[in-house]
Amino acid sequence: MTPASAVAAVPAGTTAAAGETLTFTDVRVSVPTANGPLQILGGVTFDVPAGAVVALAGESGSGKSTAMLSVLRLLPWGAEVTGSIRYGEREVTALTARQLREFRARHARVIFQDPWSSLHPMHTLGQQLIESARSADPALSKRDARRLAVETLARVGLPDPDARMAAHPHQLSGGQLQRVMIAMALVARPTLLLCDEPTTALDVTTQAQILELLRELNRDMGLTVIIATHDLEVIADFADHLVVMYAGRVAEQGPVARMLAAPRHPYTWALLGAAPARQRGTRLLPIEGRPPRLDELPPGCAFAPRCVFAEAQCTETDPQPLLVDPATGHRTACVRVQQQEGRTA
Ligand SMILES: Nc1ncnc2c1ncn2[C@@H]1O[C@H](COP(=O)(O)OP(=O)(O)OP(=O)(O)O)[C@@H](O)[C@H]1O
Repeated sequence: MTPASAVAAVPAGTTAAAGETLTFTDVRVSVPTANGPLQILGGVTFDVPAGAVVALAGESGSGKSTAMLSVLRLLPWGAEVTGSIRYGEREVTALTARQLREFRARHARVIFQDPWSSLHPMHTLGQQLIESARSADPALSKRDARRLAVETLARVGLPDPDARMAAHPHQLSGGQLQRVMIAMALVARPTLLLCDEPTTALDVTTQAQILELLRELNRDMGLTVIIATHDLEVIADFADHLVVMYAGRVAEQGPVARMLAAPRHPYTWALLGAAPARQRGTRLLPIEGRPPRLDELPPGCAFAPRCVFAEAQCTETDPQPLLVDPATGHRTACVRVQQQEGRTA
């Protein structure tokens, strides 16, 4: 498969992006365990077009965080990565320690689910924002970094930003802290923002506000956003592209509108369920059975044991992603779809 052809047009309304395309090609991640290396990502290929919002969805343990955090090489101790992760001209897997530090500080920033664990409780927000800005641009004076921090707090919608610079994290609500986390990322003027379930810890109203903010930043600044999520609303209303993961692989990927209207993979059907009738705040549907243990993957398609359509050949062949719609880059890894299409590549 040619990853470049998976790039679909960035929808109208998205301003020219300052960033670059992020391309995963056959990315595999293994971690050491007492029983030897365990593959937790099994050959992941997808593109994140510059300026797009891409949602990674799947049940717990499907590899969303691993795929996303592999961009920053924030992986479990001893993890081995093969394949390629390119951000524009940069091969992320080959960066030296110094280049990686610079990449993390200036270009690609991450926001986690729990803002409390990402902020230092004893330091003021101002101290932490200034430090974040200067880690990205050491030439920035303290005074300029402070101005940038205040402007950025205002941009993310924190009331009274000047006074908030002296506040400590415990003085803010969860939603306000998540805004601060976004500001911590933005003061570095990154082009890529990685969000690991950024709204899961928040109430529904605050979730919507944070998503709206992220979408605005995406539109106004051309910020490329990858978001790992269990939330159907995030996928339907927020993302441009959807990558559905199962057992450390990509089951299906394509533009959100097409994926919601015409999913081809039975796992996507099951996950999205009655997508047109979805309600605000709904999460992806639970599916009968459980994902397989990664050290006991079944032969053939990993989803076959839970798939209501599985046939004998599904347990014999490990399906590779097939381009089912060249116009949109929609790809599906399913033996039955290969049969319906009359081709495997
Ligand atoms: N150090 C490790 N040793 C063994 N297994 C690991 C290790 N790190 C991650 N895993 C396994 O890798 C799989 C993928 O985990 P990952 O966190 O990427 O999934 P996820 O889709 O983001 O899940 P969640 O939605 O729960 O965050 C999980 O089954 C996890 O148990």
